[in-house]
Amino acid sequence: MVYGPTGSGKSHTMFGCTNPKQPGIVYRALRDILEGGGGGEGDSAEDDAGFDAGLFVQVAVLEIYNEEIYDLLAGSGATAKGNAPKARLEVMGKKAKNATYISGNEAGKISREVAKVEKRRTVKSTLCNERSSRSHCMIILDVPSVGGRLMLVDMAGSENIEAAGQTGFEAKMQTAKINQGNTALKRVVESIANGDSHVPFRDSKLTMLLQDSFEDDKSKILMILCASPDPKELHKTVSTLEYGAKAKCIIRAAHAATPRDKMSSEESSAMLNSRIVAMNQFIHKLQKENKLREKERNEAQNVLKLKEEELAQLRAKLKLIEGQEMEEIWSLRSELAKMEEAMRKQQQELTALRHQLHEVEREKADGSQLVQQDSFGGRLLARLSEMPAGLDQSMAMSMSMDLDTGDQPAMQDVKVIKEDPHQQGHIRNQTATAASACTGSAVQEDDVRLSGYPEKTVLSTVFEEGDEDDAEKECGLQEEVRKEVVEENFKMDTTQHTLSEPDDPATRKHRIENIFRLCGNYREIAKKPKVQSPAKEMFWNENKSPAKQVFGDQNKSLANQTFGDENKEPSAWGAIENPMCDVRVTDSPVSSQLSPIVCQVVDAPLSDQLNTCSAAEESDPKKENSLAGQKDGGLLEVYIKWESGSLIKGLKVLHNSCLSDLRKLIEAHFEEVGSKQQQHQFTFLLLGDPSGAPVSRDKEASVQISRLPHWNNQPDSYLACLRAAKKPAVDNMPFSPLDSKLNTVLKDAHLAGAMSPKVNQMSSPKVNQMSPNYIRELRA
Ligand SMILES: Nc1ncnc2c1ncn2[C@@H]1O[C@H](COP(=O)(O)OP(=O)(O)OP(=O)(O)O)[C@@H](O)[C@H]1O
Repeated sequence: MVYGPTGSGKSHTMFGCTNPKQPGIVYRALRDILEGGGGGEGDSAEDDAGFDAGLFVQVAVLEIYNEEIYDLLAGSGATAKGNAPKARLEVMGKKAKNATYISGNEAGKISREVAKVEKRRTVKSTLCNERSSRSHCMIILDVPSVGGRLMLVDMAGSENIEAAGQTGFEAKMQTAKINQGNTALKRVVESIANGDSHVPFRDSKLTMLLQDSFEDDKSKILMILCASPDPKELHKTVSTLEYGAKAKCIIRAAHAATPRDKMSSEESSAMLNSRIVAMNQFIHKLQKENKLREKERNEAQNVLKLKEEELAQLRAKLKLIEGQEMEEIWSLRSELAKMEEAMRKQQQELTALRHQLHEVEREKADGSQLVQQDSFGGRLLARLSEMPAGLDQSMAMSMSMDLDTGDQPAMQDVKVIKEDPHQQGHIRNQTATAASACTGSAVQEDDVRLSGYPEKTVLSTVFEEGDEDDAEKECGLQEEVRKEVVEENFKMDTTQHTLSEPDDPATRKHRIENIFRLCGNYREIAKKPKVQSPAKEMFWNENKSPAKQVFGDQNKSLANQTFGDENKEPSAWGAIENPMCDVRVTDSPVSSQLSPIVCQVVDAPLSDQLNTCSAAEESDPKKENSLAGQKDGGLLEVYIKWESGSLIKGLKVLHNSCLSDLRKLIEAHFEEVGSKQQQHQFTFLLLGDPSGAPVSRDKEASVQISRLPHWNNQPDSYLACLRAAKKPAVDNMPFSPLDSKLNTVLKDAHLAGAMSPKVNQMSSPKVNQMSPNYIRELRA
């Protein structure tokens, strides 16, 4: 407590001046308590050191004015009005009842609040002091955490009423009350110092509130005496020092009861209440912090929620992408399954094609075997007899002749057709066109003529194999053909006696035309009177007549020509045009699919031989006679033919003749024939067929005629086969390589048919497969 006369600087010492660098004892005490000392100037230190140390203070500001206690904090809040009345408090025991506290651990904040309420003290300008305090001010600082209390008291200055210039009842009463408090404090001090039994604490409100401080031996009382330096105030200074000296004489009891021991239940309750308030404020602070953290948590939750939504969107996108990928995968799988299905079908088709190819190869192999068995050619010929009917029904006779009659009578397969000039002309045109398309030759229709009717007519037929599906139909056709042949046999038998006799040219021509119609080919017979032998005798007895041998080779070579074989010879058709060939068979209407049928009539000596052979076949005694008649004074008969099968001429040479001699005769023959054959340069084949080795020109003189193969196993008859030296360009190949292969089969078949007497064995069902449809499939 600060004691002194008025204007001596008590308030200045307690609260300082307006300069923040000179704080009073109150603010310094707050800072020292809450900030741990330091004692620095100013109140700028607002750190939380006190709070961190767990200290906080509760501050109450009371004013004792006119012996009344007023609460300066009451009504001083933010909501309080500026001129709110001060709350007057009652004294209960040694404490002001229901005093307001401000608590906190921030010294600056509390100091500002205290400074604000300090302005609410009642002051008055006096003559001694411009701002003279008219009340006592008590600042109570409670520190609950340590159970300590600091009471700072700024006492109003005792003053002389006259010196202070106080006038009026109220002023005099204020001065009286101030002096009463000071006097009561002075008496309490003197009483305590004197050791009086009675201390007049209750003489004033100030001593009532300071009773604990005087009575508690653990408490300390510090009295600050303020004096004015003015010499005029010396007596006041002396009086103040005397008062201080009196107070200094106060001696406390050795073991006075401690304030805590003497604390009544009321005081304990007040202490606890203050602590509860402090704890509540602390809890409030924590709640605020919790709210702040809860707010931060809510914000974090909102952010988390946004993140979760983004995550959900990303997952949805991921699912969508996965779904699209699955759809794409399924689509790809579906396409893959389709492709596999297509591949499987293609493999099946490939397997079927391979099977068909295998069948074709197997049939080809079978055909080769049949050829080896000398039966395939016969079946091919039988098939040939059926093909034209299925290909061109407009023809009056749509069948070809079966050359493989074997042991059947010669006239059995010949069908005579009634003359139909119109139809014949039609056939002629068709066959001429077909022949031109097939062979590509420039043979004119006028060239197809019968230059002379030979004694033997050679007919060769080539056909292709057909489908098995047409077997029944073709069998039916065979039945029909066979029936027609029987009818024809009957007709021919009725006139057979005339065949043995020379017929007139018209009759021979008529018969030959019938034969050619049977072959399903167009044949135009030149109007030559030399028709000496019936067609029947020319075409049948293949096994025994030389014409059959000629046909065998001829068919082979013609097949080569027709199907574009490289070995075909330019002279094949040229030989037909040879004047010595009596009959020229251009082609069949189905020549585009079948090999042409060539009938060639050799000149007289050969025809005679053929006739003789045919007759000998029918009767062995006749054969012997005819063979005997063939021999002419040691001469050898040499039959000249092209490698292609075209028979050229039959010649007679000496026994010791060689091939060079024969060449001269042949060349002479060519010269005789005309300019067209001048170009024929040839080479002898030693074996008489294409398989034979060619004989070089310089060795022809050393090769005897006798080294040539026999003609039809007759001792004095030989066969000279010629190979053309010059070959034309292959520009008329009508078919594909497959057809060429087929052609090879057919060629082999004809070879077999020509070289074996068993060629007329036509019983094999394979022959019926050579239908046009089967040929088209092979082409495809
Ligand atoms: N130490 C000091 N330094 C500077 N000025 C001072 C000092 N002490 C007092 N004063 C000045 O003196 C005048 C009176 O001081 P103060 O009000 O503190 O006196 P007081 O003792 O409180 O008076 P009263 O009892 O009438 O209230 C003030 O204007 C104050 O600024």
